[in-house]
Amino acid sequence: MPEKRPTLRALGGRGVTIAVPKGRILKPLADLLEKVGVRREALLADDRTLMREDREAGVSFLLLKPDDVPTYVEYGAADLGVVGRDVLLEREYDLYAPVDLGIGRCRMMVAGLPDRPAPPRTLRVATKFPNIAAAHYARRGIPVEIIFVQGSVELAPITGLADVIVDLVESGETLRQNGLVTFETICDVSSVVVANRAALKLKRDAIAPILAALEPARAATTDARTASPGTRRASRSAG
Ligand SMILES: Nc1ncnc2c1ncn2[C@@H]1O[C@H](COP(=O)(O)OP(=O)(O)OP(=O)(O)O)[C@@H](O)[C@H]1O
Ligand SMILES: O=P(O)(O)OC[C@H]1O[C@H](OP(=O)(O)OP(=O)(O)O)[C@H](O)[C@@H]1O
Repeated sequence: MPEKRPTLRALGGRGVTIAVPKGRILKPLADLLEKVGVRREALLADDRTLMREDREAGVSFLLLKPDDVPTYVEYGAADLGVVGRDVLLEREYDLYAPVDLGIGRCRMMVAGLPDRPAPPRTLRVATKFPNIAAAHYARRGIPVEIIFVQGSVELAPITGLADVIVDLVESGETLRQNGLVTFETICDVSSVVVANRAALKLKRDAIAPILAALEPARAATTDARTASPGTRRASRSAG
């Protein structure tokens, strides 16, 4: 007999707007939300609509650039959001972050060319995360020049733009294929649910059951990952 899962509507999740990132997190998020009764197609529709909904579940989704998710939630344009910890660490937001979803797992790391001697000047660090990188080197008491880049960060040490990079590493494959190695881990990253503080109070009856439903779904996802040999291999090669 097929497993019967409670829908968010049955749990009380009505009229809740959730800001979600439209990149690599969307599919794992759809897998996770399916466990709490949200139709996958509601999130993964093959079209260019940016606002989608699952009427039965009583939730609508705003598809956003990852960096914009906390902004929509902080200002109340969305009640909840899903965002990587990297985004929350890079800028300050007034948000409540009650649930770690355990998806989008990767690490913020320092990487560069192997066996490169220390430069005879201030260390240059290229990154999409200038605040995280600056805070890391400030904690270590190392003066650095931060060079902001938007992507393809791995090119910076190869071309001489910078000595090292601070970037996200998941499998380590991008580093490996570009001849770079990791030097240190700054922090672990995963995607969390963030909530608008006012909505949490005013829409408590609708939001609390969603957060409660996501907790066990998250735990199931984490267990599945732990059981996967592929996942273990991937994380070892990142070091
Ligand atoms: N290689 C990765 N493996 C796992 N998670 C990652 C990886 N890179 C990024 N993430 C996580 O996924 C989130 C979204 O990343 P994604 O690559 O979809 O967007 P982006 O490249 O940051 O933004 P943009 O849409 O502007 O390209 C990041 O904020 C981070 O938490
Ligand atoms: O360890 P891996 O599994 O190889 O993943 C790491 C890569 O993923 C991210 O880049 P993304 O794919 O988002 O491209 P970007 O250069 O546009 O940021 C990150 O910036 C690394 O380049």
